[in-house]
Amino acid sequence: MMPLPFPAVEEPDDAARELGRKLFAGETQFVKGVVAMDGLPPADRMEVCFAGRSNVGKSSLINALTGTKNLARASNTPGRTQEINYFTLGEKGFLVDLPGYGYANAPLPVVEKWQRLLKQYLSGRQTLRRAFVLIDARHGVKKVDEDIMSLLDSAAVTFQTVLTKIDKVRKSDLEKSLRITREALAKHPAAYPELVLTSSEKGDGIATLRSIIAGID
Ligand SMILES: Nc1nc2c(ncn2[C@@H]2O[C@H](COP(=O)(O)OP(=O)(O)OP(=O)(O)O)[C@@H](O)[C@H]2O)c(=O)[nH]1
Ligand SMILES: [Mg+2]
Repeated sequence: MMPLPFPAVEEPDDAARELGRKLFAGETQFVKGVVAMDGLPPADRMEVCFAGRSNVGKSSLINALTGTKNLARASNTPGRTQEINYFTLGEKGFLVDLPGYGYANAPLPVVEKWQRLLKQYLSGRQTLRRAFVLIDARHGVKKVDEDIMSLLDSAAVTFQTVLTKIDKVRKSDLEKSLRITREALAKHPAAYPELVLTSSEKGDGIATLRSIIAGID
């Protein structure tokens, strides 16, 4: 049989897990909220970012990774994060929480402004080593996700897909989302060939994601 395209990433071995644990055990601090490209912090270290539709769980994932409750502000209202929020990742780099795309509960001109910034950031940040594109495990990849993926293809930014909220999905629905997602990813050359399945609520996939980030130079 052909190997499954875009399999779920394997569990890290003990050494890789320990590297991830150590990296995220260091203090993480909020650096700044950025509203325009000229406000980005100096590009003097690597960074990874978290992109995805509004409400998919970007900010919650950053909190789960860093073992904090409110470092990144999460909420049930789509459009909660409206700036590009920078957090330190120990001495290594930055974690970047992005505003969502798609529907947002905010005035249209405001949404358009932050969407422009989001696109400029994703295609123009020299030190961005990997974009994690978050996909709700209940739905799989949608058209707006594909648009962002195409932008990342054009910018040659490697992106890795992270399914979120797996605690909320039935097994049959998860299978369906995975199928939709894998079919979509096959069209995108910048897609990293492994997926990560997560629940910020229950902790699934969090140690794995930490070790993945620790392994990015
Ligand atoms: N059950 C469950 N709920 C989650 C999970 N991750 C996030 N949520 C919930 O989903 C909602 C949105 O989470 P956020 O982290 O604010 O989402 P976001 O992608 O940052 O949203 P925006 O900033 O608006 O783009 C919140 O009510 C979270 O509690 C998860 O793994 N499981
Ligand atoms: Mg957010």
